[in-house]
Amino acid sequence: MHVVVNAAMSVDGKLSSRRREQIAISGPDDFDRVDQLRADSDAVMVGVGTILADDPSLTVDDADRRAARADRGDPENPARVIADSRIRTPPDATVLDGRAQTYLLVSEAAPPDFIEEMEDAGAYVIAAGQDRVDLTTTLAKLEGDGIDQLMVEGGGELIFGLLEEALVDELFVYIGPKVIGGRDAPTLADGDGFIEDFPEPELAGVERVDDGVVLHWQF
Ligand SMILES: NC(=O)C1=CN([C@@H]2O[C@H](COP(=O)(O)OP(=O)(O)OC[C@H]3O[C@@H](n4cnc5c(N)ncnc54)[C@H](OP(=O)(O)O)[C@@H]3O)[C@@H](O)[C@H]2O)C=CC1
Ligand SMILES: Nc1nc(O)c(N)c(N[C@@H]2O[C@H](COP(=O)(O)O)[C@@H](O)[C@H]2O)n1
Repeated sequence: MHVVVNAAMSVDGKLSSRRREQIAISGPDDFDRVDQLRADSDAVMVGVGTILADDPSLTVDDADRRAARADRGDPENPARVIADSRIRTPPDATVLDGRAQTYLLVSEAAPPDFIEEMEDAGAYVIAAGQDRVDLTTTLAKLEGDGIDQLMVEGGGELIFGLLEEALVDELFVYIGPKVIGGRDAPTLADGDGFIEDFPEPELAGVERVDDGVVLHWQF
C-alpha cells in the first residue's frame, strides 16, 4: 500500500484553532489539488477527531473527476476510512451517507452494540488493537481488500500515529497565509511526539499555490 498524507497548515504549523473547528486554510487552487489527490486514491482516511470536528464528506467534488473514475471501472468516489477505536462516529455522520464505501477501523474495546449500529448504517468494520486501533494491521487488511493508494487528510493525532509506525510514504503540506497560534491548537503531528529517531523525509518539491506554498516530502 502507498500512503499519501495531505494537510493544510497555518504559517505557524496549526491545522485549526484551539476550538478545533474547521478553518479554510487552503485557497481554491489548493482545494482543487486536494480534489485531484482524492480522485487518484482508492480511499481517503481521517481520524474520528476530524469526523467530530468537521463532519467531512471526503468525496470527490468535481463531476468530471468522478466520471473519469467510473470510466476506468472504479467507484465514483474513493472509499472512506475512519480510525475510531471505541466508535465515537455519530450514526448520522456524513461519511455514512452511502455515497462511498466506508470502513470503520476500531479496537477490541469497541462496544459490540455500537459495531452493530455502524454496520446497520452501512459501514464495514475492521477491528485490531487492544485499546487503540492497530494501524499496521488494519491498513494491511485494507490492502487485502484492494486499497493500494491511501490518502490521509488528518488530523494531527492520526498523522502522528501513522508516522510513529513508519506507514507514511509521501506528505503534501500546504502552508497558507494565516497565523493561528495557541498551545492547544492541533498541529501537523500531535500525539506524544518523537524524542529520538526523528523521521527525516526528503524534500521532493516546492510549489507556489494560491497565496501559499505546497511542500512535498518523501519518506
Ligand atoms: N487543516 C487541515 O488540513 C486539517 C485540519 N483538521 C483539523 O484537525 C482537528 C482534528 O484533529 P485531531 O483532534 O488530531 O483528530 P484526528 O482526526 O487525528 O483523530 C484523532 C483520533 O483518532 C483516533 N485514533 C484511533 N486510532 C488511532 C491511532 N492509532 N493513532 C492516532 N489516532 C487514532 C483517536 O481517537 P480514539 O482513541 O477514540 O480512537 C484519536 O483521538 C480538527 O480541528 C480539524 O478541523 C483535520 C484534518 C485536516
Ligand atoms: N486541504 C485542506 N485545506 C484546508 O484548509 C482544510 N481545512 C482541510 N481540511 C480537511 O478537509 C476535510 C473536509 O472535507 P470535505 O470537503 O467535507 O469533504 C476536513 O475534514 C479535513 O480533513 N483540508
